[in-house]
Amino acid sequence: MTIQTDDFAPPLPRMVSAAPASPNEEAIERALRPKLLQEYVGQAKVREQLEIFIGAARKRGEALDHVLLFGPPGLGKTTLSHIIAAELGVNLRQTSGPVLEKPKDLAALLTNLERNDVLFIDEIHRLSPVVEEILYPALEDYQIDIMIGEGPAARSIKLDLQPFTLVGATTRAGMLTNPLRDRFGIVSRLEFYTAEELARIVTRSAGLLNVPMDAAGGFEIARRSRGTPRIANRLLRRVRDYAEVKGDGRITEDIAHRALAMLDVDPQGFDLMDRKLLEAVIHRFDGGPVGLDNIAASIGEESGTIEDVIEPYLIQQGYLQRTPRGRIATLAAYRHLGVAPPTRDGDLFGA
Ligand SMILES: Nc1ncnc2c1ncn2[C@@H]1O[C@H](COP(=O)(O)OP(=O)(O)OP(=O)(O)O)[C@@H](O)[C@H]1O
Ligand SMILES: [Mg+2]
Repeated sequence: MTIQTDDFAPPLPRMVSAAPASPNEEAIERALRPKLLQEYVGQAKVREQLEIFIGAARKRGEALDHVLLFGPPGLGKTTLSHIIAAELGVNLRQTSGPVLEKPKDLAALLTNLERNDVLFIDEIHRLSPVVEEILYPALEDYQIDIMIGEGPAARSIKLDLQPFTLVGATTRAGMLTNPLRDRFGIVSRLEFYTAEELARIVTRSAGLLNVPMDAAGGFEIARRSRGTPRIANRLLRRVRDYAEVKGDGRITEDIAHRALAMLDVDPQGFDLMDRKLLEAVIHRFDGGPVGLDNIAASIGEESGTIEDVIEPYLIQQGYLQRTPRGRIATLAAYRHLGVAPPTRDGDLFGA
């Protein structure tokens, strides 16, 4: 076999970072993306809702209501937007908040939409205010106002658009302006996946990639994937490399275990940044409560990244608590790091 140089590139800083690592990885992701709702694993509630709303829109021959998808990176927002278009049987036009610099960029996209098409705007929280302004009447009345000419001769004309569906994706629903958020009829929050769901995803991906893998091997990868399909698929590929070099190519529990240990992915799926954060809260801030900005300064990471990427999983798993006074490390966090929790009277874990 040939070993591509990037296959054994240093896995750090974030082997389990939830963002796509390279254009190469994005291409692989596209190949692994489920195409229909039926193949989309997990997110039962979101799937059920969409099934009904899409079915109804199709039956009436109308555009689906605008959809906002939010949740941490790698949970399947882009995947779902493609599925929505496919299930509706319409075209998907794709863009993102930071790419749309001027109102005319968005106007050009909108006026090119065909009846009931899907317009997918990724990172919709990063739309500039002037572009967002154009979007409001488009979403509400399928109309846009454009300015023609300049100075005193400038006038605005209204253009009619085809009915369409906006699918917006964001990791930061809190950063959307209220008027924008209010214009979405369907708001879906994606949740972290269970190990069982991730095991199904890994098994499906192994099949597509022709990687021999037994159930226990798949489960071992799933369990350590931080609740995130993107990470599960990435770890699968790294474990495959390990199996080909150190074993007979088959992914077993033992191979997965050894490969993931080598990659520094711990049994909870936490990586260096997760551990760094927990260590900072425990050792430098006495377990908290500590404010986000202090944590950020302490571990050298942006507070936005902590809030959107690192913290949600730690909170969901019960290692960190968010309180009005700041973040607090839980007993589980102390245990995980092998540190004795404080026992003073009146303390969080006292008595
Ligand atoms: N429910 C799912 N079932 C199977 N595979 C999934 C599912 N969700 C995501 N995936 C896989 O995980 C990868 C990442 O998903 P996707 O790109 O849709 O995440 P995202 O939420 O858009 O992330 P980002 O916030 O970084 O844009 C996809 O390539 C896809 O193969
Ligand atoms: Mg995406």
